[in-house]
Amino acid sequence: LSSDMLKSMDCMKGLFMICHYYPPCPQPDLTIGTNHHSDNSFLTILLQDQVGGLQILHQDCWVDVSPVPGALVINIGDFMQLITNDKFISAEHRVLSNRTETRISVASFFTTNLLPNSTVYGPIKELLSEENPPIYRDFTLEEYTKGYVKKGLNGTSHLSYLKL
Ligand SMILES: O=C(O)CCC(=O)C(=O)O
Ligand SMILES: [Fe+2]
Repeated sequence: LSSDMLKSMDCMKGLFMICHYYPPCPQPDLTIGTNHHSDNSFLTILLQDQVGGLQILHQDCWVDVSPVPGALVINIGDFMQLITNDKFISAEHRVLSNRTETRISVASFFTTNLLPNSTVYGPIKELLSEENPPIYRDFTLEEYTKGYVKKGLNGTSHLSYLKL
């Protein structure tokens, strides 16, 4: 691929941030901080405080992403998975509630044009071959964004709707 391929596709053109405030919960086992999901961004950069609670799904097990002072967490998002035809897989994650401590995190989502429009995306053609046929069909940004919002954070991937 040419070195400016992702830039020319506007993959990092849009940025939005979500600041999370998780109050303590006396019965953390009865609830969840953020439900199981993968981000619909291209790439997410996450700053978390020292409380912990972020977990990533690895080989069907939830694994703690323990806070490292000064470190940022980089998550691959669904959009990267789609355009690379599963060469890079988006990270499934969730956040547990904490019994006694307040947790704060800041997630920066790098994405395409923020306004859902009619631009068509799909697996990058140069990555496809007979051995590596497309897994996903082409889609518009509007379709992509609407599909994600409609599904909600319920642990299922909206990528399955775009599978061929
Ligand atoms: O609070 C966190 O550490 C993660 C939040 C998150 O997954 C998200 O905003 O997509
Ligand atoms: Fe997330």
